[in-house]
Amino acid sequence: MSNHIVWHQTIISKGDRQSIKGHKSCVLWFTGLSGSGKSTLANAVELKLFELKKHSYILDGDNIRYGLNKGLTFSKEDRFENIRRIGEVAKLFVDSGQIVVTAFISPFREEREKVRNLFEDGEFIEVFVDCPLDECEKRDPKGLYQKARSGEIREFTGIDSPYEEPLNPEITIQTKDCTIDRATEIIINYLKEKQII
Ligand SMILES: Nc1ncnc2c1ncn2[C@@H]1O[C@H](COP(=O)(O)OS(=O)(=O)O)[C@@H](OP(=O)(O)O)[C@H]1O
Ligand SMILES: Nc1ncnc2c1ncn2[C@@H]1O[C@H](COP(=O)(O)OP(=O)(O)O)[C@@H](O)[C@H]1O
Repeated sequence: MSNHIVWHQTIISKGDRQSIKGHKSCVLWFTGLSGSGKSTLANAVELKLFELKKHSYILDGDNIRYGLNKGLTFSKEDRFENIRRIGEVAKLFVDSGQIVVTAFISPFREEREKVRNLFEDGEFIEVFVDCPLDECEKRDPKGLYQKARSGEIREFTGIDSPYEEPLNPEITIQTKDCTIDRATEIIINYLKEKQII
């Protein structure tokens, strides 16, 4: 790390940016197994926020790995780096005054905590998309579990790579029992209760 880098304070602050948008900014950090419903719920929540005229943006695992994080594998080290970069990007979005919705497996507790620590109190909202492995495997929306079971994909989360459940998430949604509409309502209500929107 160079010693010759000095943080430049911008004239316009996060609070200024939030005030012209008419709401606060935060990150809704969805975490859960592949197929648990992260992308589905992230999109449903963003659609609702859009209808309410709130400024939001989705960062989704598959999409980010096409560009910014192209080349990162699913080894533990690369997953750490993946989440570290996303955390920094999410922080920029929050600084820009937006509600950022992220959909990454983010399987390691410690890495999620490091991301949480980048934010001010209340800005990082961990949403545990809780779904039993057998149900995710039954859904298998991309056919990846089948490939993992046959050995075509290695280090697949839940099969031969760990998933550490959140211990104290702000919100838990059990997608085996909770409809997409109800889950969206729970998350939007949380943002209202916390006076973010
Ligand atoms: N080995 C392995 N393990 C888990 N997932 C895999 C793997 N290989 C490819 N995929 C696809 O990549 C998506 C997960 O990427 P993430 O960036 O969210 O993963 S992580 O947070 O770095 O663990 C994940 O997307 P979701 O199904 O939306 O979770 C998969 O489509
Ligand atoms: N209550 C629910 N919430 C979210 N997804 C659900 C629910 N019930 C069934 N599903 C289905 O489960 C699958 C979840 O896939 P996806 O959203 O891509 O998960 P992830 O992003 O976690 O991999 C989708 O096909 C979705 O329609």
